[in-house]
Amino acid sequence: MTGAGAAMRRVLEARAGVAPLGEAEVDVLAELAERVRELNEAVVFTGVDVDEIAAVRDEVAALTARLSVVRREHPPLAEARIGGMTRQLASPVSGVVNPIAPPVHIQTLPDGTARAEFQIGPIYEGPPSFVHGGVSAMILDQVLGMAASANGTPGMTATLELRYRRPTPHGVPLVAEGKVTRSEGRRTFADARILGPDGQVTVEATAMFVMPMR
Ligand SMILES: CCCCCCCCCC(=O)SCCNC(=O)CCNC(=O)[C@H](O)C(C)(C)COP(=O)(O)OP(=O)(O)OC[C@H]1O[C@@H](n2cnc3c(N)ncnc32)[C@H](O)[C@@H]1OP(=O)(O)O
Repeated sequence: MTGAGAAMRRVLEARAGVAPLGEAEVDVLAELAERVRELNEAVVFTGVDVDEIAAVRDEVAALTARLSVVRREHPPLAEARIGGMTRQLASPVSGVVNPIAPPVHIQTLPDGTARAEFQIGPIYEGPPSFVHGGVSAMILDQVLGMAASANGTPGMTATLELRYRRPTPHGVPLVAEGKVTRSEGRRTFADARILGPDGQVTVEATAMFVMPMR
């Protein structure tokens, strides 16, 4: 036993008294996060000269200082609910207010499938023109976790097995989908996959989630 359940409960209790973000605040933070995603890509791809890079560096540092004048103790984790599921605003995969999230918007369908239509930008590249395998794993872990939650049997990822069948291209429409296959006590098993624009499977994943005991 790892005490993961107790540790998470302590954090959730600490966050319980924190006022949720209003929708207007979520919307403007999501727009800011989108501008920062554009900035991330501009940083990677810029061809401006050294003096201009240094000037932008200083402007970005000034903007960071402005935002940091008031700082929350915890990321906004679960402020709104969609279809009975917690909306993870700051998730590194699907969080609209997290600039490092692609973001991948995952929906759960009535049959329990977790599904996302998304694109991955070039800053997530691994092999030339293809998505980094760790990024695909991160997306599939989240899709699998959402499927486990939608099944009413959430848990922490205990195992995650990946089979990279074909390279996953970036900058094109992709689909990720996953579903629970069975649940035994505290353990839930689920399968997921990423499909390329031609409908062919690029990555398959199988995971086991365990609800922590304590
Ligand atoms: C709407 C919200 C959507 C959220 C989506 C989120 C997706 C992202 C999810 C994550 O990224 S979670 C972060 C990555 N995972 C971790 O950090 C987990 C770290 N590991 C742990 O905290 C613990 O090992 C774990 C909670 C998984 C299990 O600890 P426990 O002490 O609760 O379980 P225990 O050791 O009592 O084992 C329970 C059962 O599971 C089995 N088991 C546990 N871990 C296993 C493992 N790794 N492999 C195989 N079997 C395992 C274990 O044998 C046992 O089987 P039996 O009931 O048959 O005896």
